[in-house]
Amino acid sequence: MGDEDWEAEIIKPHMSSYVPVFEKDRYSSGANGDTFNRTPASSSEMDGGPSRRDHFMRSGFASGRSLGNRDAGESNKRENTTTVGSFGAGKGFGNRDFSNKFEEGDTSGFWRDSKYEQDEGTQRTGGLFGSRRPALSGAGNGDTYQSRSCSGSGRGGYKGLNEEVITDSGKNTWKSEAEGGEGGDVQGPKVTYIPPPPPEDEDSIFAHYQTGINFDKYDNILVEVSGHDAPPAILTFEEANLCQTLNNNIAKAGYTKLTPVQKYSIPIILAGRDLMACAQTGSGKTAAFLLPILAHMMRDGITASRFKELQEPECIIVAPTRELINQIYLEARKFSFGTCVRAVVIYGGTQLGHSIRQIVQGCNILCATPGRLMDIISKEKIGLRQVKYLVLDEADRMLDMGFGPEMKKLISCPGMPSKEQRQTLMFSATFPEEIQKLAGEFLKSKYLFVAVGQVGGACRDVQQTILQVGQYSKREKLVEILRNIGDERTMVFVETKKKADFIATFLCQEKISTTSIHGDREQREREQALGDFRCGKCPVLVATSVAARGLDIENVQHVINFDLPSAIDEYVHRIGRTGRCGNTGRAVSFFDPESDSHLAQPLVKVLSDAQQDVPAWLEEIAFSTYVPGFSGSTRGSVFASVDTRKNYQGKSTLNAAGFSSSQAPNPVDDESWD
Ligand SMILES: Nc1ncnc2c1ncn2[C@@H]1O[C@H](COP(=O)(O)OP(=O)(O)OP(=O)(O)O)[C@@H](O)[C@H]1O
Repeated sequence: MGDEDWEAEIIKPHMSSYVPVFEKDRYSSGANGDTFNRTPASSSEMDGGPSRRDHFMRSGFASGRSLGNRDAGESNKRENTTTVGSFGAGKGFGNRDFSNKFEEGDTSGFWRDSKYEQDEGTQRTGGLFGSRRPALSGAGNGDTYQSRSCSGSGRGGYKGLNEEVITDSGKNTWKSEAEGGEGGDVQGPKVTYIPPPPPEDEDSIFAHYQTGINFDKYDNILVEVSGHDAPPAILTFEEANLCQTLNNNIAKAGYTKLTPVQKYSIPIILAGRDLMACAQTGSGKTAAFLLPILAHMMRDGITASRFKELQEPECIIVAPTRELINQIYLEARKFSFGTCVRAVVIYGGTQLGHSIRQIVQGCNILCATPGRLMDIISKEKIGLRQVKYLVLDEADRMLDMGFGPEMKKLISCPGMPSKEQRQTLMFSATFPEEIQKLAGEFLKSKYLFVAVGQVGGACRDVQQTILQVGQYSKREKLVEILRNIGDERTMVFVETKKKADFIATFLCQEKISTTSIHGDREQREREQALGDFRCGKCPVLVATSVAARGLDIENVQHVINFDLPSAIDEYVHRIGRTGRCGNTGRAVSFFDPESDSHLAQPLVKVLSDAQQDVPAWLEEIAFSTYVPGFSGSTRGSVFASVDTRKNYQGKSTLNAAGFSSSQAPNPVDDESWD
């Protein structure tokens, strides 16, 4: 379906015009039509003979990432202004009966709990049709949902494959205007949005959700530390010897036990070492860098003072999206509560003057998106001379071709201490090899590398299901699944901004209370959408990859990949929005063989590494697209063999409880994919 088709549907929804009648076989995950079945072992596996998958693994099959750019054509088109107005009540897609769609072959129990099996009469209400609560109301005022063109400012802020940044000249650009149209060279309407200040009361500051039943299982994950003279891991918060205020804040945050990435990273950072750390989604990487930085700042004292014209922060943290950097800021504010350290957040899509006012009130930890950071630096509102800590969260994203140039500019800005004089810390759940190589420019040569579990691997607490669904059957399948899910919070990922609008509108018509987030929505709308999703007002959030990384939202029980991303690492991040901090979650992905075959190999790898069942049909597609020596990547392998440096010493593999596990298999030893 081309753009035009989507647009036609947006303007005049009429499902029957192109969505075929429900055909069970189209969704079939295997030859036997087991739509939701976890795939049984192949006969050769059951015989004890070599399985096809084993063969793939041994022969280097399924290594690396996708070819990417499959949507480049679409994403490079300038989108026309398209307004999704309100649809008249009753113009939905009719009262379809979905009640029997999950019955056959569904032995997995997936989506089948009795609580899912409600009829339409008891569906959640919402949407645009006489709902009890407004859906897709960006301003929270009951406005109907509107999609806007990407011209003008205040939008953008993410530079993913599908999140193109369009300037007024119609050309894509990676410059800072992506953060809100405030870069030097692009004119646009002045951005006036001032985000509401976060609540100041202690209860809100320390609000947190519970760790899940699998939190203690983190201890079994193998950890590999590479590089010279790594300090030993700590096993408890007490061993970190943090000051009393920090310990109090840690307790108030509900942290009683360190996660593996914290056990290893905290002593490394406290020892003043540069670090590249890779650990699964939702396993506490944010605190792993914030706590030791704060400990040092408390120990060494801080220099920035209120209302100085030029603020000189000791720490700069950058992250790829506005919502993520805001979240990191809130964590920094939480852990620095009651100290003299002041954290500030600045990001695009908000009034520049507001950012400046925040900074001049005192700034020790500056949390920023790259575009806004470079704007503020160019306006000489902050000085870099005092920077002792530079943190790149989602570091692989920060160094790739989208943000890499800006990061390079940042480290060569006048006043920025050289890498020898600052401490540089990089964190992510994925670290492709070629990105690791780029990171060398930012890190001291003796940096340490911490790999918790499989580098680039998916969180094992997420139950992954891949369904074969053709393009034209996806919407019907989505509705079917969402109706079975009920009110549980669900993120639905799609590939383009336009499709996010379209699907969100469609779901509203289906009376499923939905909101959406993507780079063309104004910042105010993005924050409202996230707020509505967080509080459960809209239990479904349709998102592009702008929401794939880092977002830590309580109770997200499901992720649905309506469209698979073009790269496997993005898949890992997306499904990591659920199953966080020891909680369990579910991810279901629609695999369209027409467009997703290039992902079959890396998907098989991700699924089997996370001990998930691999559908036989997916193995078959992977097998049929298998090219010997093919890395499946335009950027190299996703699954880096841990540390790409070959000359380090002192590599040690330990389990997360801190004990040597030389007898245990190295988590990446089976990494002979290419
Ligand atoms: N030691 C701990 N004890 C209890 N909860 C923790 C601990 N460490 C982190 N958390 C909580 O776990 C959740 C996930 O942490 P965080 O967002 O830092 O994960 P992450 O590894 O950065 O994930 P992602 O890769 O998706 O960015 C947060 O709600 C955080 O407060």
